[in-house]
Amino acid sequence: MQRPRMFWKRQKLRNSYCCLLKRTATTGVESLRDDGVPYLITTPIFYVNAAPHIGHLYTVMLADAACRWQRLKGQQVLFSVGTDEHGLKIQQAAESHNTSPQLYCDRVSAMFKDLFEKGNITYNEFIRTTENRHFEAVQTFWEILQNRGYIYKGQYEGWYSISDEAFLTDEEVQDTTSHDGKVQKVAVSSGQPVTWMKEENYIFRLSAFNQQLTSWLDAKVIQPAQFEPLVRSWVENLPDLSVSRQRQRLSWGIPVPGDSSQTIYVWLDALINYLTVAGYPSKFQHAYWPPACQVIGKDILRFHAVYWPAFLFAAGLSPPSKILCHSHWLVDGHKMSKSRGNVVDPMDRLERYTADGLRYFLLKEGAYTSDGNYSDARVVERINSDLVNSIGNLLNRVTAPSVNKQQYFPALDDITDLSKFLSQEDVEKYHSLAELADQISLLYDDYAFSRALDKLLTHIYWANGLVQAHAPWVLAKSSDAESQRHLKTILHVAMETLRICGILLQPVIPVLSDRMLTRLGVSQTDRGIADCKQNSLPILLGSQVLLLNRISASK
Ligand SMILES: Nc1ncnc2c1ncn2[C@@H]1O[C@H](COP(=O)(O)OP(=O)(O)OP(=O)(O)O)[C@@H](O)[C@H]1O
Repeated sequence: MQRPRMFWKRQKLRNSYCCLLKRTATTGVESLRDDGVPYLITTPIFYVNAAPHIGHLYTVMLADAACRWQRLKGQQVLFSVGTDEHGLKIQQAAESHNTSPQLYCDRVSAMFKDLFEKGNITYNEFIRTTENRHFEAVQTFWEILQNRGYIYKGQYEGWYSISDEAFLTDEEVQDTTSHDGKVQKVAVSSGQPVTWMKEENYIFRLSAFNQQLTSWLDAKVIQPAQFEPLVRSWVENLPDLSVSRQRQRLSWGIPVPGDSSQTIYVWLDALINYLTVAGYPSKFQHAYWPPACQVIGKDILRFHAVYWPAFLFAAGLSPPSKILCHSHWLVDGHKMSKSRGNVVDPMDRLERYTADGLRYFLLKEGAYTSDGNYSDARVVERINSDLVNSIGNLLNRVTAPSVNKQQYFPALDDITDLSKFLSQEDVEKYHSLAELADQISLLYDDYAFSRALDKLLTHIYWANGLVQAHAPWVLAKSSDAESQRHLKTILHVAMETLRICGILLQPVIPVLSDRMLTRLGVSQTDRGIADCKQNSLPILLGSQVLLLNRISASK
């Protein structure tokens, strides 16, 4: 199989970073893994302060499509998801529900897990930060940071947003006036209230990592690149970071090893989940490190693109190869969020639209490079126009027993002369199918799912137009040899388009692609990227199938 060009580009990037690590090896950074070894792809672990919403499902579906794509290329992938369960917000949420934090976490974590099952997410690891294996990882990691001299005890003073679990500088807070005229300080980015915090706790020497973080950013690890300048602005001004709380204020968390009066900062605790899933520390599978891609929303960019790599540098571990940062789904102009409560229920939408239908919409119209408003009307429109009317309709037309009487997929060998029945333009379009896999590979490797889907749909529209123009249902009624050859030609060209697009659509609409390929008679073993070359053998069709019901807008 010819490897797509982007694959090589990626390896080049990893290699250049490898050299970079050797230069900074004074802190004992472990070397990067060899080429061709397994990938670790992660999503954030989600905070269990309330039930999941469409935003969470979007992150996970985006990462799932990336994992499915890598697996389709033959890459071994470890895909991790999970829930973040410590912190003051959880402590408070449990209190308000009159339950214990653990029972509260069990209940909400199960909601996320159910969602991922129903969403057909192919994760390998579902990590919970209340698990013993994670407790061990966090305590070991802390001890390493401390032994290497990156943690010291000191007086922390500054603004803190409990809702965001984040420390903020003076520039990152502002005054707002509430309805009753009270002036309150809030975080500029989230609008959440902040309080002035002053206490003795443990502090991480974040300021020591300016150089290493800058070099890491030079390797173009932040995608899309539009977010890189923001990260650089944070890196330019790096104060040390408080990484513990007094236990009397925050008891729901992992204690600092050797000091039971302090609890480890929830973000340090949470970020270490990515190591826990790779077996750290006792069963650490080094082959999976560093993560090939960490998918996040832009709200948590600072934690993943500044704190996280700095923690890893301090521990002598490699930082992630890529941070894939997407934008937000909005509702009436505001970020959909648990705290705000302006959420769209993903379970209900999976029920209405199916996992493939919803995933198709989210990746096609996705809030990837810019924020996007979620709209049910748009979901219905997209599914009906692209999946039902275009793909489903084309499949029905070329496999209908009244048109395709022998129920088979004619091969190119059966057809004497394409140009006898097709225009020059159509012949060229047909031959361009041979390059489609390479073109889609480049886009999928770059996580540009929306552009890839646009491209695939262009071929489907073209094939539908061809079928419409050549009316195979009329040709099927004639028994003369010329009409039959003409019919075969049209059926072959349309089915080839469906077959190749079906193979390439597997990462995005796995269930519908399977239905489509099965109906076309394509066996499970013939659905790899290498099979996107032209089909030269006739195939018997599978049994009849309805790809997807039309969705009613009134639902
Ligand atoms: N509106 C959104 N659009 C896209 N992704 C989102 C959205 N909201 C949350 N996410 C995903 O969830 C991650 C944040 O998880 P979190 O549990 O903090 O959700 P949240 O709804 O922002 O919660 P909270 O309101 O309590 O801060 C984001 O980084 C992103 O991956």
